[in-house]
Amino acid sequence: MSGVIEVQHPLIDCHLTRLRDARTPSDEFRNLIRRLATLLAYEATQDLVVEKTQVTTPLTTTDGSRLAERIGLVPILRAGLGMIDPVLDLIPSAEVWHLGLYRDEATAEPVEYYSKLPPGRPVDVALILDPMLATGGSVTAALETLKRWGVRRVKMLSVLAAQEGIDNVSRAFPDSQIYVCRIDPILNDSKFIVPGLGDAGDRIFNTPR
Ligand SMILES: O=P(O)(O)OC[C@H]1O[C@H](OP(=O)(O)OP(=O)(O)O)[C@H](O)[C@@H]1O
Ligand SMILES: O=c1cc[nH]c(=O)[nH]1
Ligand SMILES: [Mg+2]
Repeated sequence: MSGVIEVQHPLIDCHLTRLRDARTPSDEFRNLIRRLATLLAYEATQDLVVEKTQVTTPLTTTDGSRLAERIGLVPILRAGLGMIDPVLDLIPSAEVWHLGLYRDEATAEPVEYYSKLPPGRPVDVALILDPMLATGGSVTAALETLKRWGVRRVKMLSVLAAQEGIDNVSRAFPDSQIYVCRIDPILNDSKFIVPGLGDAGDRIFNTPR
């Protein structure tokens, strides 16, 4: 499947409302990000490949399944760190490969400051984790890095996106799969999502500026 999937769920609507609220404190903000990441990951992992196995219960032996592919979680620092644990809870065998990117405040262009992907042996499926997709510059940089590593299937999991950023990523990577909780209509002059939720990294890590 390729394209943009805006995941529909009443719990997403409720959690997103609290997440947007400027009065929501950091500890609750982090919990909301976790819940939304779980709901996104449930949707984004529907097509993971499993193989048959046998399992012995206390009573008998029966058919079962186990993952048949290597899954990599690729959180974009900092804000993506808030999404790792809930997705790892769902996929305990996943590898975690961090990418350090920040947006230059003047240009809104992504600047890479950490990447340690090993040469060769790419994962089969990469899940990029970042709660915010604004201009799309950061995820485009991440997609380019993962393509150079040789990853064939990449899914982006983002809580909130701007339509402009979605359009930019879809143009640069027509085969991209983007799972979002909500697409907001506007980027302001500082390239922040409106209505949005502010700076996700600062709200997760309680670093007001
Ligand atoms: O789509 P874009 O226009 O590239 O914007 C989205 C990026 O901006 C934010 O990171 P930020 O630069 O604030 O870094 P931080 O997570 O360290 O706060 C966010 O977490 C994304 O990585
Ligand atoms: O609105 C925005 C845009 C980029 N990064 C954020 O954290 N928020
Ligand atoms: Mg930030």
